Amino acid sequence: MATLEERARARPEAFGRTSLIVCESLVRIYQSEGIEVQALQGLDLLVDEGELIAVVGASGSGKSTLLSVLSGLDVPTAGNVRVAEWDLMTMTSRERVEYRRTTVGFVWQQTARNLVPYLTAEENVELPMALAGRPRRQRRAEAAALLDVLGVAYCADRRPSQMSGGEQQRVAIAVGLANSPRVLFADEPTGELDTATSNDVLEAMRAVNRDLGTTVVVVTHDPSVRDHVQRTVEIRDGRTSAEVLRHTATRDDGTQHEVAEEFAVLDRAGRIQLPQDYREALDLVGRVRLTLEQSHVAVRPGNRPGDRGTPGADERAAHENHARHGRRAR
Ligand SMILES: Nc1ncnc2c1ncn2[C@@H]1O[C@H](COP(=O)(O)OP(=O)(O)OP(=O)(O)O)[C@@H](O)[C@H]1O
Repeated sequence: MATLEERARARPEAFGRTSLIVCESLVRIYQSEGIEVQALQGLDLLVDEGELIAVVGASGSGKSTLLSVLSGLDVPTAGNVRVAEWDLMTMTSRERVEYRRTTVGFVWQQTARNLVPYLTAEENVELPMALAGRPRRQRRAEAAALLDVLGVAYCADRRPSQMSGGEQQRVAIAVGLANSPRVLFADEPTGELDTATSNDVLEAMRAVNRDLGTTVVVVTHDPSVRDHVQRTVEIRDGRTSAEVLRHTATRDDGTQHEVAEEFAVLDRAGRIQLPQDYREALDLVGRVRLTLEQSHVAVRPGNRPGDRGTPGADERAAHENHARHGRRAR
């Protein structure tokens, strides 16, 4: 009995209990003309309240599928997914509407999907507020305040066709924030913009996160977004495979600089994805040798007959490869 109690006490806390967004072992399988496509293959992701993160990945890696799930438009085949108090696996269609109206806001890549063309910027921001039944005077004041935070107050009376792409996206962010959501999801928000304008839009997201405290998740194939966020999560083959964390460090002389550290993600089942360039550099295919060292786990080629994985030689090869390719350690 005492042992059972001890075990119960020692049980780890529920996965992501304190996080705002929890994706646990998410699987999404599509059937297309008799062929099964596994868009999400056991994806784990935790996002805390107040974070600003980017989810990046190549085309087909599963980003849009993840966003459809998180936005309540699609239900995964298996796994658990929660945003704030909403369990997205078991939600009714009525709750889904409520969730989309109150808890999350969206910015899409296509500006036409974000803004009604015949309404002014201010009217566009007021529209979701009106749908939520908020009084007219309050709508006016809040729409004006949001356009101000996004730096586009001067566009209040303009229609989308009278604004630049960057201005339209900043107004779109204001629309996404109209009903004070807990999370703002942005799907390729800079996809149709040039680099300088993209930077303005991403900085606007940063301002929203900093000044309004809204949690922001930007989904994109553009790796340069990582320069604008604290955490970048990389999706590969339907799973989170790597993360880049940025923070400010102080040099010996007291000056500050930005540091970006890259980590591989170990999922809940203990799986890790080795980057393709690492696999190619050491010809790691099929079976590999894993050894537990005092401070690390070593992975060595193990598929060659008679190869007993001599650590010294392999480590030297790895160092030489690093030196040759100038890669960062993960
Ligand atoms: N409705 C669907 N029916 C069948 N297969 C689908 C469907 N939606 C997505 N897929 C497949 O699932 C995989 C993941 O697609 P997804 O759109 O999530 O990737 P993505 O990372 O967003 O790509 P992109 O950046 O090109 O939009 C792909 O192989 C895609 O072909």
